[in-house]
Amino acid sequence: MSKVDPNKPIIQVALDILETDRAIQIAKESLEGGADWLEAGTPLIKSEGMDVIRKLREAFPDKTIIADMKITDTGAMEVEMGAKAGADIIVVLASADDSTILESVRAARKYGVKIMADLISANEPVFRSMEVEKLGVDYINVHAGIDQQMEGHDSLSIMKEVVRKVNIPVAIAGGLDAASCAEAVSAGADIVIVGGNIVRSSNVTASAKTIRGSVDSPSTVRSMKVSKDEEIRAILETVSTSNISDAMHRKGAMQDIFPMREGKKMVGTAVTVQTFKGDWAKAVEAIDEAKEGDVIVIYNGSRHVAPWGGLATLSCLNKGVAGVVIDGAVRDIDEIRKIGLPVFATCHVPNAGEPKGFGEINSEIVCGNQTVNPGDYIVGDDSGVVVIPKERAYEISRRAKEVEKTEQRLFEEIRRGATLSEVMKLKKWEKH
Ligand SMILES: O=C(CO)[C@H](O)[C@H](O)COP(=O)(O)O
Repeated sequence: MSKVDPNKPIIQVALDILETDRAIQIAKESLEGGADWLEAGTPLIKSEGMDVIRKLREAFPDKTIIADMKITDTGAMEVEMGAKAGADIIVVLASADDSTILESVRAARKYGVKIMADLISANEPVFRSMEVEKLGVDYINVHAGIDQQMEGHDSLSIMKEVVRKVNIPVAIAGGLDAASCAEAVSAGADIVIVGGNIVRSSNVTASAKTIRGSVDSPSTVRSMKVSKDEEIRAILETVSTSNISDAMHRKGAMQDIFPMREGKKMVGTAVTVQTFKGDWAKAVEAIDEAKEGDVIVIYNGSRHVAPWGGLATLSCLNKGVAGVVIDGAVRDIDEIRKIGLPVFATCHVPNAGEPKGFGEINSEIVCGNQTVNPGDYIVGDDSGVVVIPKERAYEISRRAKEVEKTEQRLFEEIRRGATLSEVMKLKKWEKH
C-alpha cells in the first residue's frame, strides 16, 4: 500500500488541523484533487489523540495513512500505538537517539508498518540521513518546520544532497507549493508532503489538483526568482492588516489612525518624519527623500492644524510614493480623495500650519502609539495601519499569509452553513 513508484511521485497531504471531522472532510477533498497519502499531522494527533488515526482508517480503508508522531523516545511503544490504530507509516525524529530509532524500526517490523525519519532540526542532516538509513528506516523526510519556514529556511538544497546519498525513498516537506513541488520532484523527491497550501485553501480540491499537475508535469511549472523585499511586498499585498495583527499577536496596529478614503490598500517601507504641531516643512521635504514604494509616516501631534493636504498628496503620487500616514490632521480631504493616494490620519480639519522647519526626517518616531523606524514595512487598509519591524518583515508576512489561509478555509465552512462558533469549536477550546 505504501509503495513508491519512482515514475510517479506521491503527494502526501499533511492534515495539520485540530479536529477529526474537519480533517476527514479535508482529506476527502484532497483525495478528489489527486492527493495520494493522508498524514495525520502532529497538531491533529496532539489535539485528538490516536483515535484520529482510527477514524481516518475507518473513513479511508484503502489509503496509506501516515501518523506524524515525531517520536523522540519510547520508540517501540509509540510505534505499536500508531500501528494498532491503523497507520501504515509512522514518523520518528531523525534527531532522536539511535536506540529510539532502532526500537521504532524493530516494532515497525513486528507490526507490519514502515518508519519515516523526519530530519527536522537534525544536526548535519545529510550525514544523519545516511545513518538513519543504516538503522533501518524506510523513508527519509527532509523537512523545514513551519516556524523555520517563517524565517526563510527551506529544505530543497539539503534534499538535493540527501537524494544522492541514500537509497531509500526521500520525501520533502516545508511550505511546499506548486512551484517548489515541481522543483523538488525534478531534483529527485519521491514524496512531496504538502500541508498549508492544500489544507488551508478555501478550495482544497482545486489546490490539490494544482499540486498534482505540478508534480506530474514539473517541467511546465515556472518559478520566478524575486528579492526578499519583492517577496514581502507581494505577500503583504494579499493579506489584511487584521491578518498581520493576528500574526504579530495583536501588536503593531496604530491607534486612532483612520483611512481618509476607504477601499485603498497601502504597502510600503517607511520614511519617517518627526514634526511639531502644524509645522509642515519636514513633512513636505520628506516627499523629495522618498522613493517609489515608500510610505511617508509623520508624527505631527495636532488635531487642529494640518501638516498635509492636497498639493503634498499629488506631489507624492507623482513620485510613486505608496501612501502617507499622519499622527495628526490632514486637510483638503476632497482633493485627497480625488487624487486617490492612500492617506491615513487622525482626523481632517481646514487649517494649515506653517513651514517652520523643526523636526527630522528618517529618525525613530512614535506614530499612532507605535514605534516606527525608517525601512519598517507599513500596511494600511480599511481596518487601519500596522507597522512591521523590518527585521521581522519576512517572517511576519509569511505568518500573516498562514493566518489568511486559515481564515479562507473558515469562510468556506461558514459559506457551507456552519456557524462561527461551530467552525471555531469555541466550547471545546475555551480556556479552562
Ligand atoms: O510536519 C509539519 C510541521 O512540523 C507539517 O505537516 C509539514 O511541514 C507540512 O506542512 P506545510 O506544507 O504547511 O509546511
